[in-house]
Amino acid sequence: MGIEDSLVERFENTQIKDDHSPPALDPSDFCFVLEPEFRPKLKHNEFFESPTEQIPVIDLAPIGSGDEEGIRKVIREVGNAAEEWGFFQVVNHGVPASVIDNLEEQAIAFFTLPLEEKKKINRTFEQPMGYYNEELTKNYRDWKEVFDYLVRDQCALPDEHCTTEITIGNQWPQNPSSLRDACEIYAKATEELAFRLLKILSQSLGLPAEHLHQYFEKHISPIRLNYYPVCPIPELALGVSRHKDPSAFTILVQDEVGGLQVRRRDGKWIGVRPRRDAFVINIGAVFQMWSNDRYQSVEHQVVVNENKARLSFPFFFNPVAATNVVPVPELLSENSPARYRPMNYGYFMRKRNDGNFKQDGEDIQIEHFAVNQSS
Ligand SMILES: O=C(O)CCC(=O)C(=O)O
Ligand SMILES: [Fe+2]
Repeated sequence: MGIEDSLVERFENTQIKDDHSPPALDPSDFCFVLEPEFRPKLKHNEFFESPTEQIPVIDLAPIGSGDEEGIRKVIREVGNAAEEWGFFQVVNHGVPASVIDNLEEQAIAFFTLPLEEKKKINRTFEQPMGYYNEELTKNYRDWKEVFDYLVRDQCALPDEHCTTEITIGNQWPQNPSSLRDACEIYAKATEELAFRLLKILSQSLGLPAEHLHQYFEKHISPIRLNYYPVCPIPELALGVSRHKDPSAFTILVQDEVGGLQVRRRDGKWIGVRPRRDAFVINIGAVFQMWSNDRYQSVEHQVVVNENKARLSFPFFFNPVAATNVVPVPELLSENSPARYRPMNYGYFMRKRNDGNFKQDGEDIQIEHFAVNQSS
């Protein structure tokens, strides 16, 4: 039996026969099926045990305690993890567990609604916040549903042609009526964590704590609620294909199911073991440029499974659209010249967002701005 027949058969077997609402994701849609080289090698719940095969876990307890030695240790650990892995987990982060639990409850209530109900707030090209079940990553359809909202109610982005600015805002569902509240409380708590981490990351590069704050006064950060339904073809598709985040950095909480995998420097894929008490932090494109490649934005992907739906909530901490991202001059020297040309952040985001919608859209990366690359 060919892959296509097998998909159709598996799809028919997993359909709930008396449910007349269409599924949000349909496995017989072949856009989900990855080329063999991109399919996952490890299952969602496969993890390695040795310390070199796990991303570091950093205890943030000393931050805000006045314990100078403890604070220096945190800064060192964050710097090492950002350099070695581009990924780490943080515990004692200051976000109350009840804030996360409440958002999870509301997210489940939303994502388990019939598709037509969710589509009432469907995301569009002009209105990129809201619900969406057709996102592409690197031209493959992701096995996921998302709900996106802005941390700061509104933001300005370049239009499609990058000639004028447009203002975008949030769309909230009527049902469940408490989702908005849960989202806003979560945004406030995680935004504080984002600014704490920004200070730590700046200090870890030897810069003053608030050196980079100027780029975040009107930051254009969205929070995404990712819902990965059970998938009848988990060895052929991915919840999110391998990619690097276009943020400065990302702060993510995941439930206990597992599925996030990170590519280590040597190319090996490593599963991030879920921890209820931790946020996963990863360096994005902007910090890689600011640090002139000292910190790495690394590839990651999400593996889905046949038994249990999964939730994750990334907060993409993005600078204001007008930011011209360049390697921080204070970090450059004759021996360490700038590796990148200036990149307008709004332009970069616009190009990246276009790729989420369009097959064969241009998937722009910071390498396009590397010195010695033609423009
Ligand atoms: O679900 C996850 O754990 C990761 C999601 C992700 O990488 C993304 O949305 O950019
Ligand atoms: Fe990501």
